[in-house]
Amino acid sequence: MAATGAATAPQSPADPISEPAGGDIAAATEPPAAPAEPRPALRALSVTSEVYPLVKTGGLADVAGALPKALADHGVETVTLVPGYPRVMAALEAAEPVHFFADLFGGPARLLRASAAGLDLLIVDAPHLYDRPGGPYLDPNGQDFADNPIRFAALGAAAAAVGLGYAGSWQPDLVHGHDWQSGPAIAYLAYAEGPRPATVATVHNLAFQGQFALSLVGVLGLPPRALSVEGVEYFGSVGYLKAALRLADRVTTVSPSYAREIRTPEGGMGLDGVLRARGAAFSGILNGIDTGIWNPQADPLVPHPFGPDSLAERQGNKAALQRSLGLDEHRDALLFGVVSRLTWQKGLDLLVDRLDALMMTGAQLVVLGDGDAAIAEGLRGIAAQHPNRVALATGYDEGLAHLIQAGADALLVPSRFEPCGLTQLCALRYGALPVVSRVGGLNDTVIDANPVALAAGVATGFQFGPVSALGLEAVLHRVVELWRDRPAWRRMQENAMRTDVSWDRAAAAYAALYRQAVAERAVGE
Ligand SMILES: Nc1ncnc2c1ncn2[C@@H]1O[C@H](COP(=O)(O)OP(=O)(O)O[C@H]2O[C@H](CO)[C@@H](O)[C@H](O)[C@H]2O)[C@@H](O)[C@H]1O
Repeated sequence: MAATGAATAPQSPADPISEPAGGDIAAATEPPAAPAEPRPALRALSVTSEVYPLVKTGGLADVAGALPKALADHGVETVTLVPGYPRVMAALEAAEPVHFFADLFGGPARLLRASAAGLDLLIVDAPHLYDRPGGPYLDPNGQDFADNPIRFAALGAAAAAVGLGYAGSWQPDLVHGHDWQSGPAIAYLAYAEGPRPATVATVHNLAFQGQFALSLVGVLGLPPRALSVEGVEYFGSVGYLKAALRLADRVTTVSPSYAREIRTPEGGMGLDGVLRARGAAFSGILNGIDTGIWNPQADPLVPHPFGPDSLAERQGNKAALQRSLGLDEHRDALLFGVVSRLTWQKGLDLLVDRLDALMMTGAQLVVLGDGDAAIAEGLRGIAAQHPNRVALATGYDEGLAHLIQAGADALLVPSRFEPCGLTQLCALRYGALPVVSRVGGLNDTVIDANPVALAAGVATGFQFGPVSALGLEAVLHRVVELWRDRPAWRRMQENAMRTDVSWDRAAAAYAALYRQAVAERAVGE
Protein backbone atom coordinates (compact mmCIF):
# COMPACT_ATOMS: atom_id res chain seq x y z
CA MET A 1 0.00 0.00 0.00
CA ALA A 2 1.20 3.50 -0.71
CA ALA A 3 2.39 5.51 2.21
CA THR A 4 1.87 9.23 1.91
CA GLY A 5 1.53 11.77 -0.81
CA ALA A 6 0.38 11.87 -4.40
CA ALA A 7 3.71 10.93 -5.90
CA THR A 8 3.37 7.31 -4.86
CA ALA A 9 -0.37 7.03 -5.28
CA PRO A 10 -1.97 4.40 -7.44
CA GLN A 11 -5.70 4.78 -8.01
CA SER A 12 -6.96 1.27 -7.53
CA PRO A 13 -9.87 0.57 -5.21
CA ALA A 14 -7.58 -1.95 -3.57
CA ASP A 15 -5.48 0.97 -2.45
CA PRO A 16 -8.14 3.21 -1.00
CA ILE A 17 -6.07 5.50 1.11
CA SER A 18 -3.77 6.81 -1.56
CA GLU A 19 -4.08 10.38 -2.73
CA PRO A 20 -6.88 10.72 -5.28
CA ALA A 21 -6.93 13.07 -8.24
CA GLY A 22 -9.28 15.54 -6.52
CA GLY A 23 -6.49 16.81 -4.29
CA ASP A 24 -6.90 18.98 -1.25
CA ILE A 25 -9.49 21.58 -2.03
CA ALA A 26 -9.22 23.10 1.42
CA ALA A 27 -5.57 23.85 0.82
CA ALA A 28 -6.45 25.59 -2.45
CA THR A 29 -9.18 27.76 -0.98
CA GLU A 30 -7.78 28.69 2.40
CA PRO A 31 -7.14 32.39 3.06
CA PRO A 32 -3.56 33.53 3.58
CA ALA A 33 -2.12 32.25 6.82
CA ALA A 34 -3.13 34.29 9.87
CA PRO A 35 -0.52 35.08 12.51
CA ALA A 36 0.42 31.77 14.08
CA GLU A 37 -1.72 30.84 17.06
CA PRO A 38 -0.17 28.66 19.73
CA ARG A 39 -0.62 25.08 18.53
CA PRO A 40 -2.69 22.96 20.89
CA ALA A 41 -0.57 20.53 22.81
CA LEU A 42 -1.98 17.46 21.13
CA ARG A 43 -4.36 16.75 18.26
CA ALA A 44 -6.40 13.55 18.32
CA LEU A 45 -8.60 12.01 15.65
CA SER A 46 -11.33 9.90 17.24
CA VAL A 47 -12.58 7.22 14.82
CA THR A 48 -15.99 5.91 15.72
CA SER A 49 -19.06 4.31 14.16
CA GLU A 50 -21.42 6.20 16.47
CA VAL A 51 -21.38 9.40 18.48
CA TYR A 52 -24.00 10.90 20.78
CA PRO A 53 -26.24 12.78 20.07
CA LEU A 54 -25.98 12.26 16.31
CA VAL A 55 -26.17 8.47 16.12
CA LYS A 56 -26.35 6.02 19.03
CA THR A 57 -27.04 2.35 19.52
CA GLY A 58 -25.28 2.01 22.88
CA GLY A 59 -22.68 3.23 25.31
CA LEU A 60 -19.95 3.67 22.68
CA ALA A 61 -21.83 6.69 21.37
CA ASP A 62 -21.98 8.23 24.85
CA VAL A 63 -18.24 7.84 25.29
CA ALA A 64 -17.38 9.14 21.82
CA GLY A 65 -19.66 12.13 22.41
CA ALA A 66 -18.42 13.06 25.87
CA LEU A 67 -14.69 12.33 25.80
CA PRO A 68 -13.68 15.14 23.37
CA LYS A 69 -15.17 17.81 25.64
CA ALA A 70 -13.44 16.35 28.70
CA LEU A 71 -10.13 16.03 26.84
CA ALA A 72 -10.24 19.70 25.84
CA ASP A 73 -9.58 20.58 29.50
CA HIS A 74 -6.42 18.48 29.32
CA GLY A 75 -4.85 20.12 26.31
CA VAL A 76 -6.19 17.71 23.69
CA GLU A 77 -8.03 18.94 20.61
CA THR A 78 -10.24 16.16 19.24
CA VAL A 79 -11.82 15.84 15.82
CA THR A 80 -14.29 12.97 15.50
CA LEU A 81 -14.44 10.99 12.26
CA VAL A 82 -17.82 9.33 11.59
CA PRO A 83 -19.57 7.77 8.60
CA GLY A 84 -22.04 10.04 6.82
CA TYR A 85 -25.20 8.10 7.73
CA PRO A 86 -28.42 9.96 6.80
CA ARG A 87 -29.01 11.09 10.38
CA VAL A 88 -25.46 12.46 10.63
CA MET A 89 -25.78 14.30 7.32
CA ALA A 90 -29.12 15.75 8.42
CA ALA A 91 -27.61 17.17 11.62
CA LEU A 92 -24.85 19.15 9.93
CA GLU A 93 -25.31 22.89 9.86
CA ALA A 94 -22.49 23.96 7.58
CA ALA A 95 -20.19 21.37 6.10
CA GLU A 96 -17.03 22.19 4.19
CA PRO A 97 -15.56 19.61 1.82
CA VAL A 98 -11.88 19.18 2.62
CA HIS A 99 -11.02 16.19 0.45
CA PHE A 100 -12.33 14.03 -2.39
CA PHE A 101 -11.83 10.33 -2.90
CA ALA A 102 -12.22 9.39 -6.56
CA ASP A 103 -13.04 5.83 -5.63
CA LEU A 104 -13.57 4.82 -2.02
CA PHE A 105 -14.45 1.14 -2.22
CA GLY A 106 -16.74 1.38 -5.19
CA GLY A 107 -17.83 4.99 -5.44
CA PRO A 108 -16.74 8.59 -5.11
CA ALA A 109 -16.68 10.09 -1.63
CA ARG A 110 -16.00 13.34 0.14
CA LEU A 111 -14.58 14.19 3.49
CA LEU A 112 -16.55 16.98 5.13
CA ARG A 113 -15.45 19.17 8.03
CA ALA A 114 -18.36 20.36 10.14
CA SER A 115 -19.52 20.90 13.65
CA ALA A 116 -22.70 19.72 15.28
CA ALA A 117 -23.87 19.39 18.87
CA GLY A 118 -20.61 20.91 20.13
CA LEU A 119 -18.49 18.31 18.33
CA ASP A 120 -15.78 19.04 15.81
CA LEU A 121 -16.40 16.49 13.07
CA LEU A 122 -14.97 14.96 9.95
CA ILE A 123 -17.61 13.03 8.02
CA VAL A 124 -17.03 10.38 5.39
CA ASP A 125 -19.74 11.29 2.89
CA ALA A 126 -19.87 8.11 0.81
CA PRO A 127 -23.49 7.67 -0.29
CA HIS A 128 -22.85 4.24 -1.84
CA LEU A 129 -21.84 2.97 1.61
CA TYR A 130 -23.82 4.97 4.14
CA ASP A 131 -26.85 6.65 2.55
CA ARG A 132 -29.45 3.97 3.14
CA PRO A 133 -32.31 3.20 5.51
CA GLY A 134 -31.65 1.32 8.75
CA GLY A 135 -29.22 1.87 11.62
CA PRO A 136 -25.46 2.19 11.59
CA TYR A 137 -24.98 -1.58 11.25
CA LEU A 138 -28.36 -3.16 10.52
CA ASP A 139 -30.84 -2.88 7.70
CA PRO A 140 -34.50 -2.11 8.44
CA ASN A 141 -35.12 -5.86 8.95
CA GLY A 142 -32.49 -6.06 11.66
CA GLN A 143 -29.94 -7.89 9.50
CA ASP A 144 -26.27 -6.87 9.33
CA PHE A 145 -25.51 -4.97 6.14
CA ALA A 146 -23.62 -7.50 4.00
CA ASP A 147 -21.02 -4.89 3.12
CA ASN A 148 -20.21 -3.88 6.72
CA PRO A 149 -16.58 -4.99 6.31
CA ILE A 150 -16.27 -2.58 3.39
CA ARG A 151 -18.24 0.21 5.07
CA PHE A 152 -15.82 0.25 7.99
CA ALA A 153 -12.77 -0.33 5.84
CA ALA A 154 -13.80 2.90 4.12
CA LEU A 155 -13.99 4.65 7.47
CA GLY A 156 -10.50 3.29 8.17
CA ALA A 157 -9.14 4.41 4.82
CA ALA A 158 -10.46 7.92 5.44
CA ALA A 159 -8.94 7.88 8.94
CA ALA A 160 -5.58 6.84 7.55
CA ALA A 161 -5.73 9.52 4.86
CA VAL A 162 -6.35 12.16 7.54
CA GLY A 163 -3.74 10.62 9.82
CA LEU A 164 -1.08 10.56 7.12
CA GLY A 165 -1.76 14.17 6.26
CA TYR A 166 -3.16 14.15 2.77
CA ALA A 167 -6.85 14.65 3.42
CA GLY A 168 -7.34 18.27 4.34
CA SER A 169 -5.06 20.57 6.23
CA TRP A 170 -5.76 19.22 9.71
CA GLN A 171 -3.47 16.39 10.77
CA PRO A 172 -3.57 14.56 14.10
CA ASP A 173 -0.69 13.54 16.33
CA LEU A 174 -2.70 10.52 17.36
CA VAL A 175 -5.58 8.41 16.06
CA HIS A 176 -7.89 6.88 18.68
CA GLY A 177 -10.06 4.08 17.29
CA HIS A 178 -13.10 2.64 19.04
CA ASP A 179 -14.18 -1.01 18.84
CA TRP A 180 -13.90 -3.35 15.84
CA GLN A 181 -15.20 -0.78 13.40
CA SER A 182 -11.92 1.11 13.74
CA GLY A 183 -9.71 -1.95 13.17
CA PRO A 184 -8.99 -1.05 9.53
CA ALA A 185 -7.97 2.49 10.55
CA ILE A 186 -5.38 1.10 12.95
CA ALA A 187 -4.22 -1.50 10.38
CA TYR A 188 -3.84 0.99 7.49
CA LEU A 189 -1.76 3.24 9.71
CA ALA A 190 0.32 0.37 11.07
CA TYR A 191 1.28 -0.75 7.55
CA ALA A 192 1.82 2.74 6.13
CA GLU A 193 5.39 3.59 5.20
CA GLY A 194 7.04 6.63 6.67
CA PRO A 195 5.98 8.76 9.61
CA ARG A 196 2.53 8.17 11.00
CA PRO A 197 0.54 9.33 14.01
CA ALA A 198 0.47 7.28 17.20
CA THR A 199 -2.53 4.97 17.57
CA VAL A 200 -4.75 3.92 20.47
CA ALA A 201 -7.48 1.28 20.24
CA THR A 202 -10.23 1.08 22.84
CA VAL A 203 -12.38 -2.00 23.43
CA HIS A 204 -15.89 -1.11 24.55
CA ASN A 205 -17.14 -4.66 24.19
CA LEU A 206 -14.99 -7.67 23.31
CA ALA A 207 -18.07 -9.64 22.25
CA PHE A 208 -18.26 -7.72 18.99
CA GLN A 209 -15.15 -8.62 17.02
CA GLY A 210 -15.76 -7.88 13.34
CA GLN A 211 -14.63 -11.24 11.98
CA PHE A 212 -14.83 -11.65 8.20
CA ALA A 213 -13.80 -13.99 5.36
CA LEU A 214 -10.12 -14.21 4.58
CA SER A 215 -10.77 -13.19 0.98
CA LEU A 216 -11.44 -9.66 2.26
CA VAL A 217 -7.71 -9.08 2.55
CA GLY A 218 -7.35 -8.57 -1.20
CA VAL A 219 -10.12 -5.97 -1.17
CA LEU A 220 -8.67 -4.07 1.78
CA GLY A 221 -5.44 -3.33 -0.05
CA LEU A 222 -3.22 -4.27 2.87
CA PRO A 223 0.21 -5.68 2.07
CA PRO A 224 0.57 -9.49 2.04
CA ARG A 225 2.51 -9.44 5.31
CA ALA A 226 -0.64 -8.12 7.03
CA LEU A 227 -2.16 -11.56 6.62
CA SER A 228 -0.29 -13.14 9.50
CA VAL A 229 -0.86 -13.83 13.13
CA GLU A 230 1.12 -10.63 13.77
CA GLY A 231 -1.43 -8.70 11.69
CA VAL A 232 -5.08 -9.01 10.75
CA GLU A 233 -5.36 -12.82 10.51
CA TYR A 234 -7.64 -14.26 13.19
CA PHE A 235 -8.39 -18.00 13.37
CA GLY A 236 -8.37 -18.35 9.59
CA SER A 237 -10.34 -15.18 8.93
CA VAL A 238 -9.81 -11.44 9.03
CA GLY A 239 -10.35 -9.96 12.48
CA TYR A 240 -10.94 -6.22 12.66
CA LEU A 241 -10.86 -6.05 16.45
CA LYS A 242 -7.95 -8.46 16.59
CA ALA A 243 -6.04 -6.24 14.17
CA ALA A 244 -6.64 -3.20 16.34
CA LEU A 245 -5.56 -5.02 19.51
CA ARG A 246 -2.43 -6.37 17.84
CA LEU A 247 -1.38 -3.31 15.87
CA ALA A 248 -2.29 -0.20 17.92
CA ASP A 249 0.51 1.44 19.87
CA ARG A 250 -1.67 1.35 22.96
CA VAL A 251 -4.79 -0.65 23.76
CA THR A 252 -7.30 0.29 26.41
CA THR A 253 -10.60 -0.95 27.66
CA VAL A 254 -13.16 0.85 29.73
CA SER A 255 -12.49 -0.39 33.27
CA PRO A 256 -9.57 -1.93 35.17
CA SER A 257 -11.59 -5.00 36.20
CA TYR A 258 -12.64 -5.74 32.61
CA ALA A 259 -9.01 -5.32 31.56
CA ARG A 260 -8.12 -8.07 34.05
CA GLU A 261 -11.03 -10.31 33.04
CA ILE A 262 -10.36 -10.25 29.32
CA ARG A 263 -6.73 -11.21 29.79
CA THR A 264 -7.99 -14.61 30.99
CA PRO A 265 -9.20 -17.52 28.84
CA GLU A 266 -12.53 -17.41 30.71
CA GLY A 267 -13.20 -13.76 29.84
CA GLY A 268 -11.06 -13.26 26.77
CA MET A 269 -13.48 -14.49 24.08
CA GLY A 270 -10.59 -15.86 22.04
CA LEU A 271 -8.55 -12.66 22.29
CA ASP A 272 -6.98 -13.11 25.73
CA GLY A 273 -3.68 -14.29 24.24
CA VAL A 274 -3.45 -11.22 22.02
CA LEU A 275 -4.18 -9.00 24.99
CA ARG A 276 -1.71 -10.72 27.32
CA ALA A 277 0.96 -10.34 24.66
CA ARG A 278 0.49 -6.56 24.76
CA GLY A 279 1.79 -6.45 28.34
CA ALA A 280 1.85 -2.94 29.77
CA ALA A 281 0.65 -1.46 26.46
CA PHE A 282 -2.85 -2.65 27.44
CA SER A 283 -4.70 -1.00 30.33
CA GLY A 284 -8.16 -0.16 31.66
CA ILE A 285 -9.46 3.39 32.04
CA LEU A 286 -12.83 3.72 33.73
CA ASN A 287 -15.53 5.56 31.77
CA GLY A 288 -17.36 8.57 33.11
CA ILE A 289 -20.66 10.13 32.10
CA ASP A 290 -21.45 13.60 30.81
CA THR A 291 -22.43 15.27 34.07
CA GLY A 292 -23.80 18.23 32.12
CA ILE A 293 -26.39 16.01 30.45
CA TRP A 294 -26.87 13.80 33.53
CA ASN A 295 -27.45 16.47 36.15
CA PRO A 296 -30.44 15.82 38.44
CA GLN A 297 -30.46 19.45 39.57
CA ALA A 298 -30.93 20.82 36.04
CA ASP A 299 -32.26 18.04 33.83
CA PRO A 300 -34.97 19.23 31.44
CA LEU A 301 -36.24 15.64 31.18
CA VAL A 302 -36.89 15.41 34.93
CA PRO A 303 -40.06 17.09 36.28
CA HIS A 304 -38.75 17.59 39.84
CA PRO A 305 -35.06 18.57 39.96
CA PHE A 306 -33.21 17.43 43.06
CA GLY A 307 -29.79 17.08 44.63
CA PRO A 308 -28.28 15.19 47.57
CA ASP A 309 -29.64 17.85 49.91
CA SER A 310 -33.15 17.82 48.45
CA LEU A 311 -33.81 14.12 48.07
CA ALA A 312 -37.45 14.52 49.09
CA GLU A 313 -38.05 16.01 45.64
CA ARG A 314 -37.36 12.61 44.12
CA GLN A 315 -40.78 11.47 45.33
CA GLY A 316 -42.45 13.63 42.66
CA ASN A 317 -40.40 11.91 39.97
CA LYS A 318 -41.26 8.47 41.35
CA ALA A 319 -44.97 9.35 41.24
CA ALA A 320 -44.61 10.72 37.71
CA LEU A 321 -42.87 7.52 36.60
CA GLN A 322 -45.47 5.28 38.23
CA ARG A 323 -48.27 7.34 36.69
CA SER A 324 -46.78 7.41 33.21
CA LEU A 325 -46.55 3.60 33.10
CA GLY A 326 -49.80 2.79 34.87
CA LEU A 327 -48.28 1.51 38.13
CA ASP A 328 -49.87 2.01 41.52
CA GLU A 329 -48.69 5.30 43.02
CA HIS A 330 -47.42 3.78 46.26
CA ARG A 331 -44.59 5.81 47.71
CA ASP A 332 -43.55 2.93 49.97
CA ALA A 333 -43.37 0.30 47.24
CA LEU A 334 -39.71 -0.30 46.40
CA LEU A 335 -39.49 0.62 42.70
CA PHE A 336 -36.76 -1.10 40.67
CA GLY A 337 -35.76 0.29 37.28
CA VAL A 338 -33.91 -1.19 34.30
CA VAL A 339 -32.56 0.77 31.32
CA SER A 340 -30.80 -1.64 29.04
CA ARG A 341 -30.40 -3.50 25.83
CA LEU A 342 -32.29 -6.78 26.41
CA THR A 343 -29.48 -9.23 25.71
CA TRP A 344 -27.72 -12.22 27.22
CA GLN A 345 -24.83 -9.92 28.19
CA LYS A 346 -27.11 -7.82 30.35
CA GLY A 347 -28.43 -10.85 32.28
CA LEU A 348 -32.06 -9.80 32.11
CA ASP A 349 -33.14 -13.40 31.50
CA LEU A 350 -31.99 -13.97 35.12
CA LEU A 351 -34.40 -11.26 36.18
CA VAL A 352 -37.24 -12.89 34.23
CA ASP A 353 -36.34 -16.13 35.99
CA ARG A 354 -36.64 -14.51 39.45
CA LEU A 355 -39.50 -12.10 38.88
CA ASP A 356 -41.98 -14.21 40.82
CA ALA A 357 -39.74 -14.00 43.87
CA LEU A 358 -39.44 -10.24 43.41
CA MET A 359 -43.21 -9.89 43.14
CA MET A 360 -43.64 -11.66 46.46
CA THR A 361 -41.72 -8.86 48.18
CA GLY A 362 -44.30 -6.29 47.10
CA ALA A 363 -41.78 -4.41 44.93
CA GLN A 364 -42.48 -2.73 41.59
CA LEU A 365 -40.46 -2.93 38.38
CA VAL A 366 -40.08 -0.69 35.35
CA VAL A 367 -38.04 -1.94 32.38
CA LEU A 368 -37.02 0.21 29.43
CA GLY A 369 -35.25 -1.85 26.82
CA ASP A 370 -35.09 -3.34 23.41
CA GLY A 371 -33.55 -6.48 21.96
CA ASP A 372 -34.03 -10.19 22.59
CA ALA A 373 -37.64 -11.18 21.86
CA ALA A 374 -37.67 -14.01 24.42
CA ILE A 375 -36.58 -11.70 27.26
CA ALA A 376 -39.16 -9.11 26.21
CA GLU A 377 -41.81 -11.83 26.07
CA GLY A 378 -40.92 -13.04 29.57
CA LEU A 379 -41.18 -9.52 30.96
CA ARG A 380 -44.42 -8.88 29.11
CA GLY A 381 -45.90 -12.05 30.58
CA ILE A 382 -45.16 -10.95 34.15
CA ALA A 383 -46.36 -7.41 33.40
CA ALA A 384 -49.67 -8.87 32.21
CA GLN A 385 -50.02 -10.74 35.51
CA HIS A 386 -49.12 -7.67 37.61
CA PRO A 387 -50.24 -4.70 35.50
CA ASN A 388 -50.08 -2.27 38.43
CA ARG A 389 -46.63 -3.35 39.54
CA VAL A 390 -44.60 -4.28 36.46
CA ALA A 391 -44.25 -2.26 33.25
CA LEU A 392 -42.19 -2.89 30.14
CA ALA A 393 -41.48 -0.05 27.73
CA THR A 394 -39.78 -1.09 24.51
CA GLY A 395 -37.87 1.07 22.06
CA TYR A 396 -35.32 3.78 22.63
CA ASP A 397 -36.64 6.58 24.86
CA GLU A 398 -34.19 9.14 26.20
CA GLY A 399 -36.86 10.94 28.25
CA LEU A 400 -38.03 7.77 29.97
CA ALA A 401 -34.42 6.72 30.64
CA HIS A 402 -33.89 9.97 32.56
CA LEU A 403 -37.20 9.67 34.40
CA ILE A 404 -36.38 6.10 35.49
CA GLN A 405 -33.03 7.25 36.87
CA ALA A 406 -34.71 10.14 38.67
CA GLY A 407 -37.71 8.21 40.00
CA ALA A 408 -36.74 4.56 40.59
CA ASP A 409 -35.44 3.68 44.04
CA ALA A 410 -32.92 1.16 42.70
CA LEU A 411 -31.49 0.37 39.27
CA LEU A 412 -30.84 -3.25 38.31
CA VAL A 413 -27.81 -4.18 36.20
CA PRO A 414 -27.37 -7.98 36.48
CA SER A 415 -24.89 -8.26 33.59
CA ARG A 416 -22.99 -11.49 32.87
CA PHE A 417 -20.10 -9.31 31.75
CA GLU A 418 -19.90 -5.53 31.63
CA PRO A 419 -16.90 -3.68 30.20
CA CYS A 420 -17.83 -0.58 32.17
CA GLY A 421 -21.55 0.12 32.17
CA LEU A 422 -22.90 3.64 32.08
CA THR A 423 -26.40 3.23 33.50
CA GLN A 424 -25.10 2.46 37.00
CA LEU A 425 -23.05 5.68 36.84
CA CYS A 426 -26.19 7.64 35.92
CA ALA A 427 -27.99 5.82 38.73
CA LEU A 428 -25.34 6.84 41.27
CA ARG A 429 -25.67 10.44 40.18
CA TYR A 430 -29.47 10.32 40.39
CA GLY A 431 -29.68 8.47 43.71
CA ALA A 432 -31.24 5.30 42.26
CA LEU A 433 -29.14 2.77 44.17
CA PRO A 434 -27.44 0.46 41.67
CA VAL A 435 -27.89 -3.29 42.16
CA VAL A 436 -25.17 -4.87 40.05
CA SER A 437 -23.34 -8.10 39.36
CA ARG A 438 -19.73 -8.13 40.53
CA VAL A 439 -18.14 -8.00 37.08
CA GLY A 440 -16.12 -5.56 34.98
CA GLY A 441 -16.81 -1.90 35.49
CA LEU A 442 -19.77 -2.65 37.74
CA ASN A 443 -17.27 -4.04 40.23
CA ASP A 444 -15.18 -0.87 39.95
CA THR A 445 -17.94 1.69 40.39
CA VAL A 446 -20.39 0.47 43.05
CA ILE A 447 -19.53 0.02 46.74
CA ASP A 448 -21.55 -2.89 48.08
CA ALA A 449 -23.72 -2.37 51.15
CA ASN A 450 -21.95 -5.04 53.17
CA PRO A 451 -21.82 -4.62 56.95
CA VAL A 452 -18.33 -3.10 56.87
CA ALA A 453 -19.15 -0.53 54.17
CA LEU A 454 -22.44 0.33 55.88
CA ALA A 455 -20.68 0.82 59.22
CA ALA A 456 -18.06 2.99 57.55
CA GLY A 457 -20.83 4.95 55.81
CA VAL A 458 -19.39 4.49 52.31
CA ALA A 459 -21.83 2.09 50.62
CA THR A 460 -23.36 3.29 47.34
CA GLY A 461 -25.27 0.24 46.09
CA PHE A 462 -25.41 -3.54 46.01
CA GLN A 463 -23.21 -6.13 44.31
CA PHE A 464 -23.88 -9.82 43.81
CA GLY A 465 -21.95 -12.81 42.63
CA PRO A 466 -21.79 -15.34 41.17
CA VAL A 467 -23.91 -14.11 38.28
CA SER A 468 -26.81 -16.53 38.51
CA ALA A 469 -30.54 -16.42 39.10
CA LEU A 470 -29.99 -17.49 42.71
CA GLY A 471 -27.30 -14.84 43.21
CA LEU A 472 -29.71 -12.24 41.87
CA GLU A 473 -32.54 -13.42 44.10
CA ALA A 474 -30.30 -13.26 47.16
CA VAL A 475 -29.28 -9.68 46.47
CA LEU A 476 -32.88 -8.65 45.80
CA HIS A 477 -33.74 -9.82 49.31
CA ARG A 478 -30.84 -7.77 50.71
CA VAL A 479 -32.13 -4.70 48.87
CA VAL A 480 -35.67 -5.21 50.16
CA GLU A 481 -34.28 -5.60 53.69
CA LEU A 482 -32.31 -2.36 53.52
CA TRP A 483 -35.27 -0.48 52.04
CA ARG A 484 -36.97 -0.96 55.39
CA ASP A 485 -34.25 1.16 57.02
CA ARG A 486 -34.98 4.48 55.32
CA PRO A 487 -32.30 6.52 57.12
CA ALA A 488 -29.64 4.00 55.99
CA TRP A 489 -31.09 4.01 52.46
CA ARG A 490 -31.00 7.78 52.38
CA ARG A 491 -27.38 7.87 53.54
CA MET A 492 -26.51 5.53 50.70
CA GLN A 493 -28.31 7.76 48.24
CA GLU A 494 -26.31 10.74 49.44
CA ASN A 495 -23.06 8.78 49.12
CA ALA A 496 -24.06 7.61 45.67
CA MET A 497 -24.89 11.11 44.49
CA ARG A 498 -21.57 12.47 45.78
CA THR A 499 -19.55 9.85 43.90
CA ASP A 500 -17.40 11.42 41.19
CA VAL A 501 -18.77 9.89 37.97
CA SER A 502 -17.51 12.68 35.71
CA TRP A 503 -15.10 12.24 32.82
CA ASP A 504 -12.43 14.31 34.46
CA ARG A 505 -10.24 11.57 35.89
CA ALA A 506 -10.56 9.42 32.78
CA ALA A 507 -9.79 12.35 30.50
CA ALA A 508 -6.60 13.04 32.45
CA ALA A 509 -5.65 9.37 32.09
CA TYR A 510 -6.35 9.33 28.33
CA ALA A 511 -4.42 12.57 27.86
CA ALA A 512 -1.41 11.11 29.69
CA LEU A 513 -1.63 7.91 27.65
CA TYR A 514 -1.89 9.89 24.40
CA ARG A 515 1.22 11.89 25.32
CA GLN A 516 3.20 8.75 26.10
CA ALA A 517 2.17 7.10 22.85
CA VAL A 518 3.01 10.21 20.81
CA ALA A 519 6.37 10.63 22.55
CA GLU A 520 7.30 6.99 21.94
CA ARG A 521 6.35 7.21 18.29
CA ALA A 522 8.48 10.32 17.89
CA VAL A 523 11.45 8.48 19.42
CA GLY A 524 10.81 5.35 17.35
CA GLU A 525 10.69 7.19 14.04
N1 LIG B 1 -34.09 1.67 25.57
C1 LIG B 1 -33.26 2.67 25.85
N2 LIG B 1 -33.68 3.93 25.77
C2 LIG B 1 -32.86 4.96 26.07
N3 LIG B 1 -31.57 4.82 26.41
C3 LIG B 1 -31.10 3.58 26.48
C4 LIG B 1 -31.90 2.45 26.22
N4 LIG B 1 -31.14 1.33 26.37
C5 LIG B 1 -29.92 1.75 26.72
N5 LIG B 1 -29.89 3.11 26.79
C6 LIG B 1 -28.73 3.95 27.07
O1 LIG B 1 -27.65 3.43 26.29
C7 LIG B 1 -26.45 3.49 27.04
C8 LIG B 1 -25.99 2.08 27.30
O2 LIG B 1 -24.70 2.10 27.78
P1 LIG B 1 -24.03 0.89 28.56
O3 LIG B 1 -22.68 1.30 28.91
O4 LIG B 1 -24.89 0.54 29.69
O5 LIG B 1 -24.11 -0.33 27.57
P2 LIG B 1 -23.57 -0.84 26.15
O6 LIG B 1 -23.56 -2.29 26.36
O7 LIG B 1 -24.40 -0.30 25.07
O8 LIG B 1 -22.10 -0.26 25.97
C9 LIG B 1 -20.79 -0.84 25.80
O9 LIG B 1 -19.89 0.29 25.76
C10 LIG B 1 -19.97 1.09 26.93
C11 LIG B 1 -19.08 2.30 26.70
O10 LIG B 1 -17.74 2.01 26.86
C12 LIG B 1 -19.61 0.30 28.17
O11 LIG B 1 -19.86 1.11 29.31
C13 LIG B 1 -20.45 -0.97 28.26
O12 LIG B 1 -20.04 -1.76 29.36
C14 LIG B 1 -20.37 -1.74 26.96
O13 LIG B 1 -21.14 -2.93 27.00
C15 LIG B 1 -26.76 4.26 28.29
O14 LIG B 1 -26.55 5.62 28.03
C16 LIG B 1 -28.27 3.98 28.49
O15 LIG B 1 -28.91 4.98 29.22
